[in-house]
Amino acid sequence: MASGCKIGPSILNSDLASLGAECLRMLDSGADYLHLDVMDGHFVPNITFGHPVVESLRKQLGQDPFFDMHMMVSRPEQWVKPMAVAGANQYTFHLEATENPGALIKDIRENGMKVGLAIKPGTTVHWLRTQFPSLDIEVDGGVGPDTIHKCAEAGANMIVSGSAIMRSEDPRSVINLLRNVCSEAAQKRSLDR
Ligand SMILES: O=C(CO)[C@H](O)[C@H](O)COP(=O)(O)O
Repeated sequence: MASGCKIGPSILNSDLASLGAECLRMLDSGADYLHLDVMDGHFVPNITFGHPVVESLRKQLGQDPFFDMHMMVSRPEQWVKPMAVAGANQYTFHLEATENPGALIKDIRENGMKVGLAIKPGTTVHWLRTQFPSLDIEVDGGVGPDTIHKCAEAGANMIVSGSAIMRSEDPRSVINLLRNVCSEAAQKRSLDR
């Protein structure tokens, strides 16, 4: 994903009976990418969709939309190939879920996807930020007009937002607001440097 501030609606918060239409509604409202939460009932106590759903969405939406797969699963290694074949663009796995992140990163790249590293709130972010200052930083969970300033000021440039966008009567204006707050904070940081 190119640099800049990007907004990715979390489609788990959509009307799941109309998933394709909901994705189109988000893309038409200006979403930069789509965030898909994959849960296997082990890493987190919930089950959502897997690679067959991704494959169907890819067929319906075409090649353009960027799918960020948030893999909240206990053995992320096993879904790399199926997700790549299904049309995922980014494979975001949890550091807490693997013993060998290096091998997993290599595998994701070899399967043609971008790598995303996710951490739970209790895991320190310090090491990641100091080692890789140029990486995209994505925040997910509870982000909306009331909380975006904190995320933007902390340096996030990829914003996942579920209910705040999906449940709004005007998703386009929420997406624009989130993006503008992030862009302004990024601009301020670069001027302060
Ligand atoms: O990580 C998630 C669920 O575990 C989601 O991306 C979440 O659905 C985001 O929704 P909201 O913005 O309403 O918190």
